[in-house]
Amino acid sequence: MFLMKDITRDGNPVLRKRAAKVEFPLSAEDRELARQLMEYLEISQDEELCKKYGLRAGVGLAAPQVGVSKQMASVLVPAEEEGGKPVFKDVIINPVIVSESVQYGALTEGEGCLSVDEDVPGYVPRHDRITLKYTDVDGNDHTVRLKHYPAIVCQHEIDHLKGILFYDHINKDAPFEAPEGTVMFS
Ligand SMILES: O=CN(O)C[C@@H](CC1CCCC1)C(=O)N1NCCC[C@H]1C(=O)Nc1ccccn1
Ligand code: NI
Repeated sequence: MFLMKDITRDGNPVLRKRAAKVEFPLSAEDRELARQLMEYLEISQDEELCKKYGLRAGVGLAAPQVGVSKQMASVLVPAEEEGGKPVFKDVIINPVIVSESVQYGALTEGEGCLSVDEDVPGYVPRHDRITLKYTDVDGNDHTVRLKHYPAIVCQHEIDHLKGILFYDHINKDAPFEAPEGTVMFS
């Protein structure tokens, strides 16, 4: 399983590369990578296990963050209510955003990243709604429409596959200004 020591930190060039497309059918190695990327999120979102392994809880983890420059990321957006079905859970492979709202969305508390140890304050404007196409580990194609938080999470992960980090989007001159009409939410 992945531990914090396995997570690449800002400054590692792998975080600034464009990741390579993943070939199907998945190699055993890529299947194991997908499993471990999701396993990290599941363990990190279990309070006891998170503490036991000294993890930072996460809702997404992209392959470049474990040093693998491949277009693969796990996303696990937990249910709003305890014990409910996750809002979105899958390993997205070769993801493409095929359409996006003109309207922006941003988290009121800004964003962080498991690969960025220091806080970087400021709004991270993203598209509030997206249509995402991706392939899952079994080779099935999916087209999903996401909005608000799950859309933010997937855009954060897809950025990692393009060598983009969240703070690249923060307005240096006015970090807490967001474009007109941005939907703010936490
Ligand atoms: O690329 C992927 N990453 O860098 C992990 C990031 C991804 C999210 C950041 C903003 C949108 C996607 C992540 O999850 N975090 N960022 C750093 C510390 C907090 C943590 C987080 O938001 N945790 C969380 C939230 C709700 C429920 C459970 N855990
Ligand atoms: Ni990140």
